[in-house]
Amino acid sequence: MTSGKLRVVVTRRLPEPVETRLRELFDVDLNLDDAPMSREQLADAMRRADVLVPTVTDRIDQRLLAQAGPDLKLIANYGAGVDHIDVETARQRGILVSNTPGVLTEDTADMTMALILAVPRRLKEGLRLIENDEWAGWSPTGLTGRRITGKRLGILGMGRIGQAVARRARAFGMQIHYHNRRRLHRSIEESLEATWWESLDQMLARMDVISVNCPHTPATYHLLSSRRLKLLKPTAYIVNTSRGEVIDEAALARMLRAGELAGAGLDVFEREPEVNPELKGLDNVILLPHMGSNTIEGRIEMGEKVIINIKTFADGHRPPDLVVPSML
Ligand SMILES: O=CC(=O)O
Repeated sequence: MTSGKLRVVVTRRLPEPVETRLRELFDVDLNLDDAPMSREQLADAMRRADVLVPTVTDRIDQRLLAQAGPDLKLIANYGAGVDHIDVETARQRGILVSNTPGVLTEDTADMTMALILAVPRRLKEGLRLIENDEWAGWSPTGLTGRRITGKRLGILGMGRIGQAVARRARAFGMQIHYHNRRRLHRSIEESLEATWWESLDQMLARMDVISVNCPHTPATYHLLSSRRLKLLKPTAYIVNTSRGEVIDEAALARMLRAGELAGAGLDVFEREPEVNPELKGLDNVILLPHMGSNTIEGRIEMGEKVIINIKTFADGHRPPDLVVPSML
């Protein structure tokens, strides 16, 4: 670490108040173009920085980490998910990794709920009807959707966001089911009136809506494989606001095209910003550009979290949001 202020390299534009505060506190290099950095630019940033602030669009893998300079001591990710960072290699090299949990829980859960409502109630087709001046007036049989109240919601991954989705879905009268490696504490389960399924396969076969809310890790890659997707009822809907990699996207697209599922609401994809063309053009599929946590309030709070982590580290203490707490 050089003497004086920490040198912080930020890979993308952040909300203005966040950039201003970063400038006040640190010797900061901002990416004023806002284009994702090339591999070369990222490698250069890693060589120069004491602290790197990347986002989900930067793949910080083993090869890149091998090029880190001796000063790089903290990767303070702007975002909750860290599947784009090789955390284990960073740990071996003595580089801390922090993220921004908590502040995007409610916004992401809102977006999840929006999709749980929008797909079964056919909002995409309704919007288009009016935009295209094709609406002939109210009809007893046109654009009939499916009721949400009373239906079974299966939440895959019952962490902060999964639980926030459960609270919302309860208010809409849904029955809450979940699969998680670890069962929730009984009191939380009771307050959510949630049913735990040890077997994901068994849960999938019984749900009306599936919501993916687990992180992407080696253990959850293609957790919803082609085989598991086939366990779903043909009347089931699937919503994903977590990471595209959790679902076998090609298998999902095939099933949606074949009418083997009722519909899907996807905010995340396996190869962003590429979206499998087979998913496009379907009336019962709503596709969003990874905007689950995208509120200005959330974006600023994410920035505040990044700043707190860097500042705490600069003061010689343990950053509060270390991804691997044992790192220090
Ligand atoms: O997807 C966004 C995040 O992980 O924060």
